[in-house]
Amino acid sequence: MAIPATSANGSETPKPKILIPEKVSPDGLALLQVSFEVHEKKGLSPEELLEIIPQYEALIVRSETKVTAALLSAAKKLKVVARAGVGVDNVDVESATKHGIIVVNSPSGNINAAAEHTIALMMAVARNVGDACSSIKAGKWERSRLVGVEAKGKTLAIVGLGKVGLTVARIASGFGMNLIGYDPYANPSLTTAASVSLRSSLAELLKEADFLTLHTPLIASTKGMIAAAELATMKPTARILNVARGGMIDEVALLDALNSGTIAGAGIDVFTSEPPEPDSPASRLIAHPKVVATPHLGASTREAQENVSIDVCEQVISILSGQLPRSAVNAPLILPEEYRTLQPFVTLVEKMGSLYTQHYSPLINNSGSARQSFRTTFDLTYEGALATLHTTKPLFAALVKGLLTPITSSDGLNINIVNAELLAKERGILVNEHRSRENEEDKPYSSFVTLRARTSRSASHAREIARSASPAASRIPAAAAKAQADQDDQVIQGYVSGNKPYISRLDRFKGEFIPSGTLLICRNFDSCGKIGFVGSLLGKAGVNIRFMNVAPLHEDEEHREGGVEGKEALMILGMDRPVGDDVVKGLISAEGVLEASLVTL
Ligand SMILES: NC(=O)c1ccc[n+]([C@@H]2O[C@H](COP(=O)([O-])OP(=O)(O)OC[C@H]3O[C@@H](n4cnc5c(N)ncnc54)[C@H](O)[C@@H]3O)[C@@H](O)[C@H]2O)c1
Ligand SMILES: O=C(O)[C@H](O)COP(=O)(O)O
Repeated sequence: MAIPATSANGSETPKPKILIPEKVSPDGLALLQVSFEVHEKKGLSPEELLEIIPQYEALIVRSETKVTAALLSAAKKLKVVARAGVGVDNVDVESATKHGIIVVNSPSGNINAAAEHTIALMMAVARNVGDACSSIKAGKWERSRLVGVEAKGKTLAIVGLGKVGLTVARIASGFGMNLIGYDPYANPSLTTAASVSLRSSLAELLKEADFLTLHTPLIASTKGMIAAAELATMKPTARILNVARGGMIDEVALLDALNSGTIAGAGIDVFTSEPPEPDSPASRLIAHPKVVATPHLGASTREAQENVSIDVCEQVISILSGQLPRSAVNAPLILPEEYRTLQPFVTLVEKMGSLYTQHYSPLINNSGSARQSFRTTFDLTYEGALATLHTTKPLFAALVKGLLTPITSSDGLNINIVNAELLAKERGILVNEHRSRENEEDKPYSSFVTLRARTSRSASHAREIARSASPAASRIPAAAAKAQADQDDQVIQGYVSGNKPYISRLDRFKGEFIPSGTLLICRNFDSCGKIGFVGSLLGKAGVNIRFMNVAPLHEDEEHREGGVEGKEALMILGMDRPVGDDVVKGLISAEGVLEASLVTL
C-alpha cells in the first residue's frame, strides 16, 4: 500500500523518513523511494546516529550498526528496525519491544551464501589455499610444504542443523563426506533427509570430526562452546570452520591449539569483536598461517544482498502502511487471511477499550462525584468465526491500546502488537481472553466481541457504596453485597457489519451505534421529556446534534428492574464538538439525567 503524499486538504505531507547507515543493496531501496524519503548515510559515529535518529520512522541495518537501548529510546518516531540479514545480535530486541518498535529480519535470504562460504573455507583450509596464495605472491614455489587433504571420505561434524547447517550438509554430501550432527532441537526428518546422522552430545560429535563447522546462533548455550577442553578431545588432524558468529569459539584456546599442533587448521569468517582490535586474539588468529580468514563475508554475495534487501524493504513498507510484516522477530506470526478477518475487529476492540476508559472512569453521577475506577480485570470473549482463529493477539493489543491511549500523553506510548502484553503487565491490567461458539444462531451477526470489566471492588466496598446511598444498607448481608459487586461488572458488546464497527450493548442497555466522533452518553429514567431536556441544554451550549439513539434495557436485565416507572434507558448523542464539564454537570438533575459522560472515539 502506498503512503499518500498529500493530506485530505490537498497540501503536501512530508514523506516518512528511512535511515540506512550501512551498505544495503539498491534492489530493495528502489521499492522504498516511491513513498518514502530514503537517507543512505554510511560511516556515522554512534553519537551522530543518536543525534539524527529522532527524525526517522524506519532504520535498516546489517551487522555493523549497534542498535542500542539508548538509540531506541531517542528514536521517538521509529516504528521498525529492519535487519538486512539473519542475526539480530546487534539489535537490543528487548528494548525495541518495550518501545513498541517492530524488529524484522530476512531469515532465509542469505542461507545459501553462508553455506557456500562455509564450503569455500573448508576447501581453502583443506588445500592450504590461503597460505599457498601468500607464498606464491611472495615469489616462492613451495609444493611439498603445502600438501593438503581431500574432503571425500572425511567426517564433517555440524553443530546446529538449522537453515545454514542443513544446506552445508546437502552440499557436502555431494563431496562424498560422512555427515554427523549435533543439535538438541533438530528436526529428525529433515536431518535424515540431508543424510546427517545425529549424535546425542557435543562431546560425542567432536571426537569423530575431521572438519567441524558451527551453525548455531550466539546465545548463552553456544557462547564459548568450543574452548580448550573441547579442542583437547578432537583429532590433531581436525580443522574447524566458523561462519556463524564470533564468541562461540574461544579465540585464545584456538590459537594455542593451532600453535601446539593439536588442531590442524581453521577457516574463520566471524570474530568476537568486528573489526578485531589490533593485537587482539582475533587479530593473531587472522595472521596465523594455518588460518584462512575472511571479514564476515558469509552473506556477501550479490544474490544474497539482493534477496535480503528486497525482503526487509517490503516488510518496512508493510509496517509503515499499518500492516504486519512476514518475519518480525518480536511480534507473533499472523497468517494473511487471518489478518484480513481480524482487521475490522481490531478497530472495534480498540474503540471498545477507549469507550470503557472514557465512559466509566470520569462518569459524573447525580451525587456530583466522579466514579472511582478499581477495574483491572477484563474478560474479552470472542464469539462465532472469531473464536476459530489461531491467534487473537492483535485484538488483545487493540484492547490495551484502547484502554490506555485516552490516559497517555499523545507523544508518549506507541502501543501495538509488539509491546501490548508488556505494557498491560506494567499497568496491572489483566485481560482474560475467551472463545465461545455459544448463541451463534441467535445473533444476527456471526462474530460478536464482549468486553466485561470485573471490578476488584470487594463486597465490603459494595456495602460502603450502598451505605452512602442509604444508612439502612450498612446492614446489607455479605451475599447481597457480593451480588451488588457482581452487578457492577461493566459490559460492552460490539460487532462488525460491512467492515464498520458497531456497539450493540453498553452496560445494561442494548442499542446500536457507531463508536465514532464525540458522543454524549446519558443514563436516565425511561420517561417523557428527557430527550427534550438534554436537547435544549445542548442547543443553548451551541452544540449541533448529529444523531441520537435511545438504548433500552437489555432483555437480560429487564427482570431486575421494577415497573415501567422505575425503568432506565441510555441516550447516546453524536455531537459536532465536545462540550465543557459544566454543560455535562448541568444535565444531571431530577428532571434530567442520572449520569452522563462525554467520549471521543
Ligand atoms: N557469516 C555470515 O555472514 C552469516 C550469514 C548467515 C547466517 N549466519 C549465522 O549463521 C547461524 C545459523 O543461521 P541459521 O539461519 O541456520 O539459523 P537457524 O535458526 O535456522 O538454525 C540454528 C540452529 O541452531 C540450533 N541450536 C541452537 N542452540 C544450539 C545448541 N546449544 N547446540 C546445538 N545446536 C543449537 C537450533 O536448534 C537451530 O536448528 C546464525 O548465527 C546466523 O547469524 C552468518
Ligand atoms: O546474520 C547475518 O545475516 C550475517 O551475519 C550477515 O551479516 P551482514 O549483513 O553484516 O553481512
